[in-house]
Amino acid sequence: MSTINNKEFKDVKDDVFIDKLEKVDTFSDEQAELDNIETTAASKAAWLIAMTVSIGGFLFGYDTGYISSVLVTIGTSLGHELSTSEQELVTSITSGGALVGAVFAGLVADKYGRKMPIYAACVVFVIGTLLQAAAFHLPQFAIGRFVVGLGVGSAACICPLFIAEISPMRYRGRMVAFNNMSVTLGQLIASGIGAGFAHVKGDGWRATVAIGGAPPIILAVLLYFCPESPRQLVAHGRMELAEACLLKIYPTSTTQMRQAKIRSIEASIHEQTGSMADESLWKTSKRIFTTPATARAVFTACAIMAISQLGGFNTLMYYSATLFGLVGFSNATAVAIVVSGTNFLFSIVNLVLVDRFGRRGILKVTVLGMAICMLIAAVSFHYIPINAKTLELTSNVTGWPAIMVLICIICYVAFFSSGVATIAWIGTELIPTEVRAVGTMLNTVTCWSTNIIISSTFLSMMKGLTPSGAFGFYACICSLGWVFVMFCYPECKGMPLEAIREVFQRGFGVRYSKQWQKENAAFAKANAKGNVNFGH
Ligand SMILES: O[C@H]1[C@H](O)[C@@H](O)[C@H](O)[C@@H](O)[C@@H]1O
Repeated sequence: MSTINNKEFKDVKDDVFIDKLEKVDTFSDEQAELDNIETTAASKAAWLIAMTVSIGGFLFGYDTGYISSVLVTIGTSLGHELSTSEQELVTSITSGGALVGAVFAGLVADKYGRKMPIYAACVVFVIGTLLQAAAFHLPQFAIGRFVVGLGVGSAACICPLFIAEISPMRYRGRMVAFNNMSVTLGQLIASGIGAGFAHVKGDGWRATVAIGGAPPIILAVLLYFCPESPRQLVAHGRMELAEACLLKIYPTSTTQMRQAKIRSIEASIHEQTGSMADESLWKTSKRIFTTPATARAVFTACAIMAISQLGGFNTLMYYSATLFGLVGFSNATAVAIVVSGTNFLFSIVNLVLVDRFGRRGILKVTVLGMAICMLIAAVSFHYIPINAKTLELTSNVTGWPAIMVLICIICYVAFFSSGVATIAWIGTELIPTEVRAVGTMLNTVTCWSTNIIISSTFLSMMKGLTPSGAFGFYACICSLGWVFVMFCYPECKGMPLEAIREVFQRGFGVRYSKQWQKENAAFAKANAKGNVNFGH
């Protein structure tokens, strides 16, 4: 494979940026040299590490996925029938725990490395699972849900970040997408197992919960054999280990290439900070908000995350059975599995396409698709005879509008899952190394806080604004999201992590990234063709 074609951008006509561009040309040429390693074959080990870490993603999906079915089957196991507000409590307390878990993970990941918060997540997953499965009272069950949430947040924050850091750049999108596919697989399996136990009265739900205790043990054992992120090792001055790790990921690379990569990582860290490992949280946070380019990068990642959550997907995930019951489908739980099934299938579509068509290219089509689907669903709801105050059908004749709502929801989920669902997590690649852990923490905090807003307001919005109003609202959010993508989201497929910082040095870098992609088209094409290579 050829090396990066780094032709200078002399033909760029924009006078305003010409000065800065010249500086970047120099950087890019050096960068190309330093990143020669990326042109060598990547190893099976890189995929094995990504797959191991993705068990964390699976747990995120499983533990957020089984609650809806457990709520239906739990009956009086906790001493009494759960009231609506108690049900809301045990559902949303996990998102609250996830918020706390993400903050903890983001805070310790620079000092203690990426593996430590994953180990911590494994421990809390097991404790939380045991607390829930053995609960005979509401408080113990709720605490178990919260504790499991700590693990969900930690895994949601660190797994994509760790994977992005160990992946060769040509596979980065796909590897992070693999993690998100594991989330959706966890949700699908949870709803499948939950539906299986739906007719088992009594304590069947305990089995659904307890099954979630096995994967964290497997993850902890396998993680022991994975190296720490090379970027983290360099930041802590452990160069020999960093080189050994790079050799594992790029087995055909030369010593020179590995040394160059280490220099590139080092330069990227030291360009901004003295030593990332010793920097205080306050300094890191200040750096994010006072360095305009870094602030833009973190803002872009968080904005896409907010769009992914505020666009309304999880209302379908958590309330689809209620919703399908409302529009008149008799077997609503079975129809609801269609949502998690579609979500899983299209997360695979994203995995296949994300490094080929790029993040921006995919977002442009799919976020628009989401907006259109929500709009048509909003109009269709208008023709369904629903009493908005009680959220009940006023007549049994629903006909085509109900079918239309179902079709729109399936298409919406397909657009969501093949686009923004995964790309929101790939957003970690936009954040520069020296603030990546804290930046990714902010991204994950954005995820869970917007998640709580959406999941706790859905039913009241349906009542207050009518179903048409609620879905119209999501259509507006998706439309705004699309405008944001068009003007602010740069294309970073195939760029070395250390080079992405250059993008945000010129506004949101949309034009610059387009130019970069054009100039490096041959290289990018070779990358896209570099299909999963298990041969080394
Ligand atoms: O299905 C999940 C969804 O429940 C999460 O909120 C989202 O962050 C994930 O990307 C998606 O795969």
